[in-house]
Amino acid sequence: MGRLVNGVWETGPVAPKSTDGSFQRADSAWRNWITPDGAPGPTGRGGFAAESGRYHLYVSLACPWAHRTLIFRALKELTPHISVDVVDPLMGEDGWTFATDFPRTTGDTVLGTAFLREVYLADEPEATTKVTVPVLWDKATSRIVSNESSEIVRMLNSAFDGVTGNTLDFHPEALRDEIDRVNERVYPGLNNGVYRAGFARTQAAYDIPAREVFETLDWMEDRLGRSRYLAGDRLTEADWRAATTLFRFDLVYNTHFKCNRRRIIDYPRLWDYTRELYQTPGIAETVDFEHIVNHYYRSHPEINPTRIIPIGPVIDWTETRRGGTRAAA
Ligand SMILES: N[C@@H](CCC(=O)N[C@@H](CS)C(=O)NCC(=O)O)C(=O)O
Repeated sequence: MGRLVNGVWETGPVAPKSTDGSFQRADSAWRNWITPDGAPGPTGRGGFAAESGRYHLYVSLACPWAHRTLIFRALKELTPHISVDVVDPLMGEDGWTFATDFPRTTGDTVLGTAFLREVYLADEPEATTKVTVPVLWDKATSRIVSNESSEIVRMLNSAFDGVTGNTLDFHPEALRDEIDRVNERVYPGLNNGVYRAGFARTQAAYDIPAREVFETLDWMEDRLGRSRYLAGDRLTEADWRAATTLFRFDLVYNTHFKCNRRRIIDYPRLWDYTRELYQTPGIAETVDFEHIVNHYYRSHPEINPTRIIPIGPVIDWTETRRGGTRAAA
């Protein structure tokens, strides 16, 4: 827990302090885009052409934002083209580290650093920033391309199609407005809503997001009664952005973040849908419940001072979705 200030690591609480006790997420600072030919994207500078073997993702298997990027890497068959390093699930005084004693951790195989902050410093020695995952790293220029997951998934969705030949499109032109509308509801109400509830420091700061989390889940349950997926009859980015929070909900957010009005398994359609997302080929391999529970319950002493990992609910991820076969993107 901490941040870089002018290149120096300062420790502090995981949730930034605010005067009203509410949790406020910092904006991501690296916003360049990989494009097919290296032309600049919607933000940042150009020079990041899609090439096999050039880019690297630093992720935590616990983190729902980093998880999005792993999902798109799998769906878009980018595994042979974009390498990945996995940090240790415990985020303590040093922030994310490359300790390798936990299963599936890798160390930093590109730069050989011990702490993720050193990756940020390799790009910008005087950086003032939070040190977050995911980080999309360019091995050719030794620069960070992006640390904003919502933009990284858009790059992975299309920039490498010429490299992989995989043209599945999870952000199709015809559905963009609808996808954006769903994202605008699901991001604040669910993805970030659980954090706003969990990291609230006053009852009032908790009450509002906690209610919004369940209003959003109710809204999703209702929507899934009318269309198979959140933005219509095909799987889109909107579903995958929701998925990473849904996968973690009953194990962690329900208890650790006090989002306990209902569980996902209590919502018939949402639970059916969540299992379908989980069972989509390539996805289960990106979900690591050991990293998830170890990270959350052990990294937030303000919320769980004993660091005890609760026994957890029994969840059967294997039953197939009622109502038909899976639709391709
Ligand atoms: N906007 C970022 C948020 C990423 C983020 O907050 N990641 C968390 C892990 S789940 C993190 O690395 N936190 C480190 C910290 O708060 O110091 C994104 O979506 O990429």
